[in-house]
Amino acid sequence: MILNKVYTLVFLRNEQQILLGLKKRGFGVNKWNGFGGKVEPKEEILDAAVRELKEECCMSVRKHNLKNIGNLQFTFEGEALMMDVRVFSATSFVGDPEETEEMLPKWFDYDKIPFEDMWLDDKLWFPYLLKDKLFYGRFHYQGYDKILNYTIQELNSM
Ligand SMILES: Cc1cc(-c2ccco2)c2oc(N)nc2c1
Repeated sequence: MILNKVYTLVFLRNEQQILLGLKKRGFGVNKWNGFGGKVEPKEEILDAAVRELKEECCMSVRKHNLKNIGNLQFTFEGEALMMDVRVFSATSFVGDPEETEEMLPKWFDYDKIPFEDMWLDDKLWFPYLLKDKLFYGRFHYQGYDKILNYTIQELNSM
């Protein structure tokens, strides 16, 4: 029995850089990632994406400026959980990123993305994000540091 749980992941971008956050506690601690988290019951996914971004780095984005660019589904050997991560990017946003209890935000040049301090799957699908291609990926982890198998494909529409 697979327990499907929906998460959001937001990447803010400009021509030169992408905003990542270093997770300071909890799931994925000490890894750089986009901003996001759980979608609350009865919460719309886009509203959750906007909320989590604000909570985690004090940046504001309007729902209609969030583009759903990908879907990543994570399963874990021996566990019933499936993390259904909806990936968004935005190039229009307001504010300056601020450190919170959850995240330390930092702008990275596209050729200096710290993959060695990110989830192992990121280097597999970031090329799609960086080329503005839509993607769907499934990754089966053993623990948090080993990918047993995966599939990834470019999509023509989400
Ligand atoms: C297993 C896993 C989970 C997440 C995640 C949790 C909440 C939002 O994303 C990831 O994010 C990335 N980039 N790789 C990830 C792997």
